[in-house]
Amino acid sequence: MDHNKLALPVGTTLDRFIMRKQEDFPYATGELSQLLRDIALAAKIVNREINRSGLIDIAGAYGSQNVQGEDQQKLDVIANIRFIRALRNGGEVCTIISEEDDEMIQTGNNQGKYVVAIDPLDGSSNIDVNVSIGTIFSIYRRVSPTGREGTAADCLQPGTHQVAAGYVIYGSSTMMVYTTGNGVNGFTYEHSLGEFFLSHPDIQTPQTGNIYSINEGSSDSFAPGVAAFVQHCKNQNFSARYIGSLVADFHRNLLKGGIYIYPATAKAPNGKLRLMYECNPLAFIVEQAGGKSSNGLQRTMEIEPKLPHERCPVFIGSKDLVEQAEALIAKANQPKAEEAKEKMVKEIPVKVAVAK
Ligand SMILES: O=P(O)(O)OC[C@H]1O[C@](O)(COP(=O)(O)O)[C@@H](O)[C@@H]1O
Repeated sequence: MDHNKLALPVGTTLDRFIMRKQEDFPYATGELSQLLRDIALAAKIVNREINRSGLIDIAGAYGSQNVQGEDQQKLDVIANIRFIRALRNGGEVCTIISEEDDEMIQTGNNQGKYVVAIDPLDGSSNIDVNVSIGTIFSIYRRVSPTGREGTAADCLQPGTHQVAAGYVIYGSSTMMVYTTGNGVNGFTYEHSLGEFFLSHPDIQTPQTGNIYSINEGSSDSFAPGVAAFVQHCKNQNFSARYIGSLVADFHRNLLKGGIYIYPATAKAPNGKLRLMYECNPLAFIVEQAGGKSSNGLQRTMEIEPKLPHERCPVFIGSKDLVEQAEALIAKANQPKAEEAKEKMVKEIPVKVAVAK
């Protein structure tokens, strides 16, 4: 046990950590730091609501559907309101993309330099059954000049342009894990003091692992490469672990080593997870921790987004495992590529040279 680390947490609150990190950037204005604090504050409020949801009738369905056609839970709506309010009141954010809102949300802070994409409460199917759930956020600097509303171009930037990303897991303990591109750090919430304390400094995910997380209920419609990788995991006696809350499955695999996969399936032809506020932020985290994320063919963070709520397949976690999955997908796609080439060759009109 590294007592120094333990000793540090009492002294190293999230606020102090953010301040210290800001000193690394001489020209920093403090707006990103304040934005991270605003998110942490909203997370504390949402954490309180989640903890007492069974007592104050905020469990269960809200009675409407979000743009994804999913039934909104009351806590989905409450979390959405809490985070949007915190981001709006902070003043640093001009525009928000939220899983719970069809359109981009203009905050009225036209001087705000930042855009946030957020999944206020991830793992909706687990809210009422006391299984870990989470919040996922991604922060970009706007590309349009300040002084007016944020634009689609400000919101639809590739993951490589993120300036910060993170998640909060509401589980056996509540943690906030985030990166600003200089490593990944985790903070555990101390309820009695109302503070997040550094508990997991400089998280590094193992290069490989023996945990695979995928909903095998859809295995009938897995593409051959995905099916081959799942079989490979079984042949290796890997442990299957699937909570059904992305943040919880991702967090476990980040710390222990493993891979989370949500592939294209018959039910979800482009995968289920959303690029802007689920895949990109976790891809930034996992890459900063030494892991990898792709859609099976392309690095997640290099995908050019076209729509705020677009979905994409995701293979994320320990580097070796993601690369093994990509290799099996490429191998499975090989025949098709060959066939395509042969077909192309066949279609090239052959000019027969007529001897004069
Ligand atoms: O039930 P399925 O199809 O396996 O999907 C589970 C996945 O969907 C999600 O619940 C999607 O997130 P939301 O709950 O935010 O819509 C993930 O947390 C989880 O990994």
